[in-house]
Amino acid sequence: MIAIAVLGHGTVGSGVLEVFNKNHESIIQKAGEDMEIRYVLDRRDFPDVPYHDKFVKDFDVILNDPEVRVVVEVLGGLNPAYDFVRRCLEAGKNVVTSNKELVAAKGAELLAIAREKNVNFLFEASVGGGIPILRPLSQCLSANQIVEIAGILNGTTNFILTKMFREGMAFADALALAQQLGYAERDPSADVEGGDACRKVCILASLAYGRHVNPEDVHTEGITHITAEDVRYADAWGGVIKLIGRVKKLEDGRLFAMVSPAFISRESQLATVDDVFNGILVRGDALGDVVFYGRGAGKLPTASAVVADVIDAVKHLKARKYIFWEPAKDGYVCDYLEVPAAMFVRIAARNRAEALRSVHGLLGSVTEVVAPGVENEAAFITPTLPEGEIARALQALQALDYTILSTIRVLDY
Ligand SMILES: NC(=O)C1=CN([C@@H]2O[C@H](COP(=O)(O)OP(=O)(O)OC[C@H]3O[C@@H](n4cnc5c(N)ncnc54)[C@H](OP(=O)(O)O)[C@@H]3O)[C@@H](O)[C@H]2O)C=CC1
Ligand SMILES: N[C@@H](CC=O)C(=O)O
Repeated sequence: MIAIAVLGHGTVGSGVLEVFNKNHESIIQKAGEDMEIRYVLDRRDFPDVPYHDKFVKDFDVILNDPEVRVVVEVLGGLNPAYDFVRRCLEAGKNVVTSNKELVAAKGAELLAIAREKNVNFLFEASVGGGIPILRPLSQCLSANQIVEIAGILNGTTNFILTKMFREGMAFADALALAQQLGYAERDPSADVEGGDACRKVCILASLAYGRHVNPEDVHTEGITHITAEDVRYADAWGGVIKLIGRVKKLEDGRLFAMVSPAFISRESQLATVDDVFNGILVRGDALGDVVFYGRGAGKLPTASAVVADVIDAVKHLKARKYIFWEPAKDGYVCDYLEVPAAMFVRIAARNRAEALRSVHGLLGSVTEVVAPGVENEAAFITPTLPEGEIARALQALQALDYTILSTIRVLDY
């Protein structure tokens, strides 16, 4: 009998218990071993659940039980999750986690401990919720050089954008609904300011290219400044606005990585990814493009990925699954200002023709975008130029007394 402990009984933890109990027969059949969830650690009591007798408050009870071979960490946050996970791995226990903050910050170190102790450290649910993405990336696509990864990686912001711009819901109401549905992080600014998608980009980049990428090195913008006018312009241009996380290997071996809102053409495979769904495009040199699509957050979808990792860990108790990446290195992620981009720009302007003449003088030939009913401003898409050049031209425009109302990247996926 393999004993399992679950740290955290919130949205994901309670989902893990639900899926494990509901599908117990088929789960043990697939794992090839009998398994039980012996402990659930949480600071609260849950007297009404049928497994109320499994709750403990003292982590050492779990750490000191030699029959606990797999520990599921679904507490969230860095502390005490990092301390608990490190001590479990050092004690020779396998660990499964959905905690992207932990993996993005400490992945290289925890994978090194797992390798040294010959145990599994698995984190499929940390990217894309219930979507299988990390296992396909490290196994099914392993014959490819990964050219690029780009996608909608945060369910909460995609849900908010969909509710706001399809149903006219206010930002705060859409966020409150996402929180109620269990999609948002404990601190939802991580969702709306792009930090959660950034952590996922870091995990994808680390796994795809074999070296740890720190969130601090990835330029990150969220969705809080996106307005209804921006969406009207996107619509007039022929597209939608999505929060896109991306990473690409450059010819000189460095990486380019970024999280930002972007105009995406209606023809793009990512344009129709709505609500809590995520869509992740992986471009391999042999395969070409493959897109992974599904529910990116929520109790049962996330639990589905966590429990699958538990099964995988139990199947690989003797021969651990080989996942590893090198520690981070200074200068590995390039400055985003070096990289070419096309930018949608709105400026306040009473005289549109005059404003566009100034813009042409600074940026060359731009494409004007007109949104029906939006007045006293000019909007255009810049040519594809290094972002630093665009930024300097926009500064020069401000020096001519034009106010920049918004800048949104235009991407072609
Ligand atoms: N929700 C989702 O859709 C997804 C979440 N994730 C990740 O999974 C992890 C868990 O998320 P989620 O389930 O939503 O979070 P919740 O906040 O719903 O659950 C966390 C649970 O752990 C408890 N807890 C936290 N710290 C401690 C502690 N030190 N000691 C004892 N109990 C503790 C919390 O108690 P209390 O509430 O009293 O603080 C809560 O019951 C996070 O890393 C999240 O980013 C990943 C993919 C999807
Ligand atoms: N808050 C996250 C949860 C899943 O990772 C999201 O909304 O995507």
